[in-house]
Parts: sequence; C-alpha cells; structure tokens
Amino acid sequence: MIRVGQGFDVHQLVEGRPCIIGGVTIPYEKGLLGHSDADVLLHALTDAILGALGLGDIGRHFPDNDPAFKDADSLKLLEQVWEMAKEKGYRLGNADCTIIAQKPKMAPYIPEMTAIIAKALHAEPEQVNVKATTTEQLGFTGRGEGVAAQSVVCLIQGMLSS
Ligand SMILES: Nc1ccn([C@@H]2O[C@H](COP(=O)(O)O)[C@@H](O)[C@H]2O)c(=O)n1
Ligand SMILES: C[C@@]1(CO)OP(=O)(O)OP(=O)(O)OC[C@H]1O
Repeated sequence: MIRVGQGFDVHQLVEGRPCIIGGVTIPYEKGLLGHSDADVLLHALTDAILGALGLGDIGRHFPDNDPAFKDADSLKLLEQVWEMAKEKGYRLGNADCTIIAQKPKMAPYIPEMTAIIAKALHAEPEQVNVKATTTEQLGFTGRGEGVAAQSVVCLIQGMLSS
C-alpha cells in the first residue's frame, strides 16, 4: 500500500530566538517563535507523515499548551511520529519539502537538513529533497515577518510488485 500526506506550517520571525530549521541552527539576527523550538520545516514534515498515516496533526499529539513541549526539540517529535509509521509497517518512499523564506539564505544548510531528516526517517539522503524559495518580497514571508514550510511524503507499506 502507498499513502501520501502533505503538511504546511508557519512561524513568526522575532528577535531573541534561535533560527532552527530542518534541525539546523542557522546564524541569523532573528529566530522562529513558538511553544516548541518552532522548527517550521520539521513541523510541516511531521504533519505530512501524520496525514499519510491518517493520524491527525502535530498539535493533536504534542499540544501547544502542554508544558512538556515547551522549547521541545522538534527532531525528537519527528522521530516519535516516525516510530508510529514504522509500527504500522511503513517505510519512506520519498519526502519533498519547501521552505518559504525571504531570508536567511537556506542553500548552504540544505545538505545538513537533508542528512538530519533522512537519518530520522531511517532513509537515504536521496529519498529526501529540501528546497527553498523566496516570495519575491511579497506577503508576510517576503517582508521577513515569518517563515513557512510545506512538505509532501510518500509512505510505502509491504513489498511493491514491479
Ligand atoms: N530563503 C531562501 C530562498 C531561496 N533560496 C535559494 O535561492 C533560489 C532563488 O529563489 P527565488 O525565490 O528567487 O526563486 C532558490 O531556488 C533557492 O535555491 C535560498 O537558498 N534561501
Ligand atoms: C509541536 C508544537 C508543540 O507546541 O510546537 P509549536 O511551537 O507550538 O508549533 P506549531 O506548529 O504552532 O504547533 C505544533 C505544536 O504542537
């Protein structure tokens, strides 16, 4: 069986917070605001996996009013969700992710993000694609007020016949 899921998330960019995206701490004058570490890319990916599994969304599993998730490491949350996928017998087909941000420049950090995500999903880096786009200075991302991310995953259960 093949299942697909998609996820989307947004976090505000503010001063005095670290800028953690895809598990990488990016040097930047602002960071992402959230109850957790606000890793917008990992949240979108986690939601995509939960969507593929038919298990709702990240807030259902890790509520944003639960002190247990204050400053939570989103990579750990992703790993927990991946355990759910594994328990149901799924492996990753592929994941495709887009970061939507005017700044900072993501390109230098994308190989590390890809490696971190592939490791968390027990997959090869070739199965994970991370890309970035600006919105040409339009909208809240274009004004640098926030960062958005979206993700699509394909999960495979059992053997595929050729
Ligand atoms: N925050 C970002 C945004 C974009 N990139 C890279 O720049 C390329 C051009 O972006 P456009 O929005 O003008 O199409 C894009 O393809 C990314 O490779 C980036 O690194 N960080
Ligand atoms: C993981 C959580 C936990 O508080 O992180 P937040 O930083 O609140 O981020 P958001 O994407 O708004 O919702 C997901 C939450 O469940």
